[in-house]
Amino acid sequence: MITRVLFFFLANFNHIKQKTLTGTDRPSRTHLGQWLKQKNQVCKEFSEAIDKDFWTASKQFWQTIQQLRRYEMSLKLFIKLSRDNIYKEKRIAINTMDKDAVLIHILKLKGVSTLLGGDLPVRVINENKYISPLAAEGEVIEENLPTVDQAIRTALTGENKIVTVIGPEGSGKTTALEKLVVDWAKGEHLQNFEYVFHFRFQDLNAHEDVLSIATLIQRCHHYFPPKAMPLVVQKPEDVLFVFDGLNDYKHSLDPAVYTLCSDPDQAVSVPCLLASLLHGSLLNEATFVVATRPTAYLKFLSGSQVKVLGFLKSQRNSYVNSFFTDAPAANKALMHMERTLGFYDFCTSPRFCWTVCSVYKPLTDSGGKLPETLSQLFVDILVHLIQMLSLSQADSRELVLALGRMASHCSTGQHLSCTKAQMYSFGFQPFLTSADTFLRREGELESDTCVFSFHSQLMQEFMLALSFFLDKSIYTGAEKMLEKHKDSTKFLDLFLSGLSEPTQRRPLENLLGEFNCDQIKDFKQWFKSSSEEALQGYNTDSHYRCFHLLHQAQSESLVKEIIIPSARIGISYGNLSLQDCVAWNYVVACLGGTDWLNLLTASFLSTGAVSHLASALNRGLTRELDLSHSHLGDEKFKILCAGLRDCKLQKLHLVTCNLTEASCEDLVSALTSDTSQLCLLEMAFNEIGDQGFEKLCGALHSPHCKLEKLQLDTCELTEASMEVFSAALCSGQSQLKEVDMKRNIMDDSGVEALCKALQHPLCKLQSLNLSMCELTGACCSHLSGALMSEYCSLSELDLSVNELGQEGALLLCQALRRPGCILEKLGVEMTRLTDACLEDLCTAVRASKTLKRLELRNNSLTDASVPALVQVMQDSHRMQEMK
Ligand SMILES: Nc1ncnc2c1ncn2[C@@H]1O[C@H](COP(=O)(O)OP(=O)(O)OP(=O)(O)O)[C@@H](O)[C@H]1O
Repeated sequence: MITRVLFFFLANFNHIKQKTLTGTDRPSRTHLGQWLKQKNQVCKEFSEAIDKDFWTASKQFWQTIQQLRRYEMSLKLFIKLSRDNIYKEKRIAINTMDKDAVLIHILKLKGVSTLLGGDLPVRVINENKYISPLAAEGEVIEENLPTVDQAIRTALTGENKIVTVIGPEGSGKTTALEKLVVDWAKGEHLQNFEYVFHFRFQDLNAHEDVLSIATLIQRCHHYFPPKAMPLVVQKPEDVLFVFDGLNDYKHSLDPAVYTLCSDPDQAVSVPCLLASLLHGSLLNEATFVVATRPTAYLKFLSGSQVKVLGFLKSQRNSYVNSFFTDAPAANKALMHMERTLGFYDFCTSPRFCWTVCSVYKPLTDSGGKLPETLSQLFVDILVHLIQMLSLSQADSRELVLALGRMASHCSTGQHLSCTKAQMYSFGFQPFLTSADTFLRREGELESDTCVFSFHSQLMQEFMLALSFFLDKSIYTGAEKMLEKHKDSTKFLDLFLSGLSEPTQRRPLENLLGEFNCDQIKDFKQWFKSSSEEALQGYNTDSHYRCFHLLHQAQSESLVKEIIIPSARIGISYGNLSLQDCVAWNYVVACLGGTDWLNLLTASFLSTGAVSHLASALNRGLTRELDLSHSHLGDEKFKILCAGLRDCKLQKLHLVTCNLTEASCEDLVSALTSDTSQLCLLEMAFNEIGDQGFEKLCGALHSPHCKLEKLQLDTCELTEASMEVFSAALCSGQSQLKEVDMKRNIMDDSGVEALCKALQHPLCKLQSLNLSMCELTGACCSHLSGALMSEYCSLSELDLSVNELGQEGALLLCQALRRPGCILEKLGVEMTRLTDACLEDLCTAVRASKTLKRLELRNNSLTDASVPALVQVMQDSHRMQEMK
């Protein structure tokens, strides 16, 4: 015992010695030498006493201890004096703040890391786990976003004296602000400021007395020497105030509420001090960084704003990789997270990423199954938290119900936090000491002013959903509950749907006891009737919501029960967000595919949405896909093609999809895959050009390519690619029957090349549209030759809006008269025909054995030609239409 006590003191001595040698509190070498000598003497005396006899030793021991204590105290005093000297020296020498002290102050561990609350910002910074979230200034631009740190620093170099950092819960504001101060204290950034003071609005709420700015600074930054205060006041332009958590502030920021002060020595209330600082009456030249969630206070803050976007995919990538030390495990976790959750906005929250990784880690280590949906994730989280408390089943259920009442209170009254008294009224009293496991706490647990809130809106909604199934007395029915919380919840119905399925709720039932079966039945009835109504209608948002609920439930049988044949699914599913795509993909996969998928009105499909679409096509039975006007672009089209290579698609509409030559290669690989069934391809209004088209022609040589109809309206084609096209048509493999090439600058030479194919025995082309292709009468001799060929299978030809003229018309008439010509439909609208060609035209129509439709509008034919044309129509039993 005696020896243990002695060791304790010796250890303490060593600790002090260590501090004096390495810390900032460094005494002089002489003093340290004296102290060591005295310590050795004490130890010697002590061991001698022990050697004599125990009782003397005991007496000697106490003397020794007293001596040791005296030395210790004197040493501590010395350290304090020497520290004050250092401050003084520093002040005199460089007139600046002690940055080491700032570092110690900011990096002091406050609070604990929890699964829902996140890893402590200090730990994130200390352990080099900081990954800078992205930010946006003004409008969000997708590329080259600055990091939050860069954005704040840039904003601080401008004229603005206030930079407001705005971001949702858990987006990394606190961590970014602490990093800002740490970087400054380490001398890395913002060295134009001599003084940086970090405050939390939450702490500022607690000051109820009147005080001057100097006293406030001193109170919150004990290390700041009072004598340096005049410098802060004299040169406010050297001062940066960092205020965190404006949304936690309990007072007004409205300048009209206060008599703003300008005298730094004047003692006023803290709210008045803060309003005076932020409205520029006090320390007018000082600079401020204020962080907040979106709040009504923002209207009182001038200056520039930095919007925290959080972690986008690449930051999540880095985060997960730094969380998991093992690269394959990190990769697995990341892929899973992106597939199952990456499409939700809240994944940009670093706090959410921490929670997800903390759930994934033990599961990946133990080879467990990772949660597939948001509901499953929250079931896993809650199971983990409850297990940590080792409560009985009854107590666990009580705890969850208390949290459910709290969630209901916060949601209905839009309360952000609850007082201790309120928590008691929810039945939380027995679980108060476990509050930190589930909730965010402000204030000491023992204090009556302590308040509690949920770490995230998601957890709040999950608890609300869970309590619905546990206690029938809380809500009479799902519909009423959803109605009651409709303005304050986003995921409530999703969680209800997830929890209503037996496999998903089982882990919770094992801990909390069975869910109330009446409540489950009630929810299912509501889901069935509301989705039946939604799916009969045309409101696509209601369709998507229904798919989301089905996705959360993860039950194939439920999908088949809800999506009955009369459901109008597939109606113009445009503007699909990534989430919608995932849910839709799930439903399609469960149904085994639908016959057609129309995304006609889609104006924007994100990359992720396209990859989900590709995988849906790949696994499904969809026969027709319309992505027209989706401005897809080559990059996303490449992703889509992965799904096109092995699918049942027969018709693909890609009008105005911003595709270029680059997409044609991918398209070729889809068209030539041995399972390809694509027979219609619409590519109108894409700048694929000759080079792209030549690549596409390569597919026509493949025996796997089933293409029969090709639409190339306005695709920037010229005569340059027509030889290659012609060769493809004659290859014997091409199944092409209809080609629309209108509005391409083909010229007569292009038609000449095409005509070689038209008279080839292996060419199967039956319909050709060459309107608006800048043709003249010169191409008609080739066309006429082709039409008269015994191998020509063309039955429809549109040459409208070309300068064919008299000469061209006569050549075409020659062909029509020949018995071998099988043309049924001829379009020569606006081709400069005159009355002079009337006689030949009428003869040709009469002689033709096949012609049924003739388009003559907008030519220079006068009234004089009308009787002859009417007569032709009357004489011919084949002619069906002449315009
Ligand atoms: N840059 C970062 N790098 C790594 N982890 C981070 C980062 N930022 C935040 N985190 C993690 O997310 C948690 C929450 O972050 P933080 O408290 O900074 O968010 P916040 O925006 O201030 O949230 P709130 O609005 O709820 O106060 C941190 O505790 C930490 O675990």
